[in-house]
Amino acid sequence: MLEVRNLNVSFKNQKVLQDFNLNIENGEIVGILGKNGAGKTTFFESLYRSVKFSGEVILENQHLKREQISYLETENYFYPYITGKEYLSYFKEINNSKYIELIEKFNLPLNKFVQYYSSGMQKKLALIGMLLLDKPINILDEPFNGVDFEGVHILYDIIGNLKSENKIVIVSSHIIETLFHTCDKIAILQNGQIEKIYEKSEYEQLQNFKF
Ligand SMILES: Nc1ncnc2c1ncn2[C@@H]1O[C@H](COP(=O)(O)OP(=O)(O)OP(=O)(O)O)[C@@H](O)[C@H]1O
Repeated sequence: MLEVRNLNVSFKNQKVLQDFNLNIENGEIVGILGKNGAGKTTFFESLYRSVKFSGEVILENQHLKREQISYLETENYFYPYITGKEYLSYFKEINNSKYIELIEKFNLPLNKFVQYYSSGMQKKLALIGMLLLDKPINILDEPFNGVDFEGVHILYDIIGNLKSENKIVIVSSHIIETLFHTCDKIAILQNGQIEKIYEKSEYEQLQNFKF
């Protein structure tokens, strides 16, 4: 289980997260919903320890380490003169069975230079790299941005697979329907805290949710 206790993050005088608490069970997919600037990315960066915070982040009774996280950021940057295949070879050897399975699923032109990929193809490439890392905590910050209809369904499938592997998945999205499809719970981030957690049976209440 992942336990986030009394997380506080400030930038200069601005308190972005304030006594933020959240528990996530293994094999659980949690959506984080919050307006622009609510602190979603700041929360992810705290888990990843790339911002200064106070509070505790515990995984299986031990402090969470960066090496236990796979983090797909909203924007993905690539060196343009590298092929998809070269990029992925940094994550795992190319004859590994997981590599082959993912390549077949995503059907990307791996011998092309990344600079010729569309933004959706780049997103898929970054996602494959992230999945190859095979970590217990998987953070997906706006994974649906720029991904086509087929890609969205591949993402649903991938997130479902992560769940079946008992991994923790944390997803943020502005497209609330994508969270309904993927998440076991949806946590509302407002005023620097998780103000409410909606279970699947309560999603109907979120249909017309406005901040
Ligand atoms: N490195 C930083 N320095 C100063 N302020 C920051 C920094 N990072 C984030 N902030 C501020 O913290 C607040 C929360 O930002 P954050 O990016 O976490 O929000 P978000 O919920 O991910 O927003 P969005 O939906 O727009 O991506 C914003 O007011 C932002 O300006």
